[in-house]
Amino acid sequence: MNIALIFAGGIGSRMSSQNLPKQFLEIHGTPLIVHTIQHFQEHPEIDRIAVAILPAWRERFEQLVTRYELTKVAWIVDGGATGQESRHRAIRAVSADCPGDAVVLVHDGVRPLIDAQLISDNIRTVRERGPAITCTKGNETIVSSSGDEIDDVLPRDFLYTAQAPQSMRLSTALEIYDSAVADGDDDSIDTATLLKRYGHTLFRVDGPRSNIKITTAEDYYICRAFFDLRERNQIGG
Ligand SMILES: C[C@](O)(CO)[C@H](O)COP(=O)(O)O
Repeated sequence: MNIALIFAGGIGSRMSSQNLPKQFLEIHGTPLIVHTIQHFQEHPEIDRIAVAILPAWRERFEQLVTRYELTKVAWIVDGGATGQESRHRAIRAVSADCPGDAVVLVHDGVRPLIDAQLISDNIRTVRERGPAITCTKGNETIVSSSGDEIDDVLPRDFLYTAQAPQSMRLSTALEIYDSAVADGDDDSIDTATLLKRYGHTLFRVDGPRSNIKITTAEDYYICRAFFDLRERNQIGG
C-alpha cells in the first residue's frame, strides 16, 4: 500500500497573497493544492491520500475534494501550530488505519509540479533500499554565512537541494515524529532532518529542477511559467 501525505497546513507568511493561503492560489483556474493532489490521484501506484489543512480552510478544501473528484483523499486532518505538528497529525491518522509497512510519501501542498516518474521513483527506492529523499543537484556555488562575512565556500560537487516527496515506511514515519516530540522538538524543518537525526540511512532520488516549492510571490510566477510550458508540451509531467 502506498499513501501520499500532503502538508497544506501553512498560512504562507513568506508570501503576500492577501488573505488567501498560498495553497489556494490558482494557476490556469485550478487551486495549487488541487494541482498537487491530482498528480497523486492519477498515479496508479498511490492508494490513498491524507491531507493536513488549515482548520479555517477545511470546509473550502472539502468542497474542492468533491468538485475535482479527488476520490483517493481518505483523511483530512487539521494542521497544527507547526509543519512538524501537521505532518505528525496526518501520520497518526494514517497509522490508525494502515499497516506499518505501507509506504508514505510526504509532500508539500505547494509543490504542484511533481510528476509521475518522481512518485514511482520514491516508491521503488523505499521498497528496495529505504527512506528516499527527492533532491536536485546544485548549479550555483553555496556558501555559509552567519554574519556579513562568508564563513565557508562549500564544495559544489557534493551539494544538492532536498525537495519533496520525502518517503519512508509508515512505521518509520511514526517512530521519528513520536521521538521528536518525546525529545522536546516540535518545529523541525522537515522529515529528512528527523530521519537523519534518528540514525536512518537516506537514499537520494534525483528529481527535476522544475519541482519547485512556492514560497514567495516570485516562485508563483516561475511556477506559472512552468505550467505554461507543460501545457505546450515542452517539458514532461
Ligand atoms: C520539505 C521541504 O520542501 C524540503 O525542501 C521544505 O523543507 C519545506 O519547507 P517549508 O518551510 O515548510 O515550506
